[in-house]
Amino acid sequence: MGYAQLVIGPAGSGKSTYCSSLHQHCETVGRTIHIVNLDPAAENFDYPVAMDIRELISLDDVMEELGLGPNGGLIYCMEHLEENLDDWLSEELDNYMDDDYLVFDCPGQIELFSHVPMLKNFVEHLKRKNFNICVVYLLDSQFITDVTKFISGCMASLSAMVQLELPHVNILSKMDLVRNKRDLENYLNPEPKTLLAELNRRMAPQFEKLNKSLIELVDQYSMVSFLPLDLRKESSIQYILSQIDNCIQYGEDADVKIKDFDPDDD
Ligand SMILES: Nc1nc2c(ncn2[C@@H]2O[C@H](COP(=O)(O)OP(=O)(O)OP(=O)(O)O)[C@@H](O)[C@H]2O)c(=O)[nH]1
Ligand SMILES: [Mg+2]
Repeated sequence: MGYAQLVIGPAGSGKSTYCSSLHQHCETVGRTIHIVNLDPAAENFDYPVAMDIRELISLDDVMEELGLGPNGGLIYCMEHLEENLDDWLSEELDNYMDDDYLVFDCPGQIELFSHVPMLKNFVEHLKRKNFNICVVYLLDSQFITDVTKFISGCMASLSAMVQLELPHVNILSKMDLVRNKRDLENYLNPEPKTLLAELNRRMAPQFEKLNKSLIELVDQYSMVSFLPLDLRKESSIQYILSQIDNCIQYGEDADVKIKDFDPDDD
């Protein structure tokens, strides 16, 4: 059994920075995790790259040879990955053993989890390889300065949840940039009524019915709940990691193993 985090979220929401901070944190506490780069356009890394999609396909080559733009090129790369799940990915995964913990740093194009089936097939492959997977969805804290942005961020997260059908943790990243701490509580665990009132206040009256349906939808999936991530605080990273570990039952097997050796047994 392996463990995996699939780190997704809108462009620039802090996914790669989160991965590198997580790596640092784990090093500090003497725990091993492996970060995998799934972004064919990424160039600089603050973490040791354990596996790299760029070894399979290069975005530059795709754009040049197929005359695609950066986003079309990315979709092409991800489809190529999908076609190579059984060879390239399987071979790479063979380097890891039971109990290994992988963190997948994904590209920021939300198409990848909103309507392209690629990530879904990727996840199915990992499941067949016996991985327990948690989706970690990052939303930039700057989204809470504007309720319309916040709702659209929630909808993107919701669409990933519905598509991927995995344990799912929402994170509000870049907490160091939040000035108005008073607003914060309203967004980490918001009251649907408060969100709706805010949304109605921001938008023209003809949208009231739509706003109500949107908030009801988000509320029914109990989606709007975010964990704050403040990279300046070790305790913040530690807390988030413990929540994710919980979702994928990491560490629980270890407890069982210890119990197996209970001296009272014989
Ligand atoms: N202040 C602050 N800035 C951050 C934080 N995390 C990331 N950033 C900045 O936000 C920008 C984007 O960060 P990345 O980690 O590259 O974001 P990403 O989600 O990996 O971006 P893409 O892979 O391009 O979608 C960079 O300039 C980071 O330095 C944070 O916790 N606080
Ligand atoms: Mg990135």
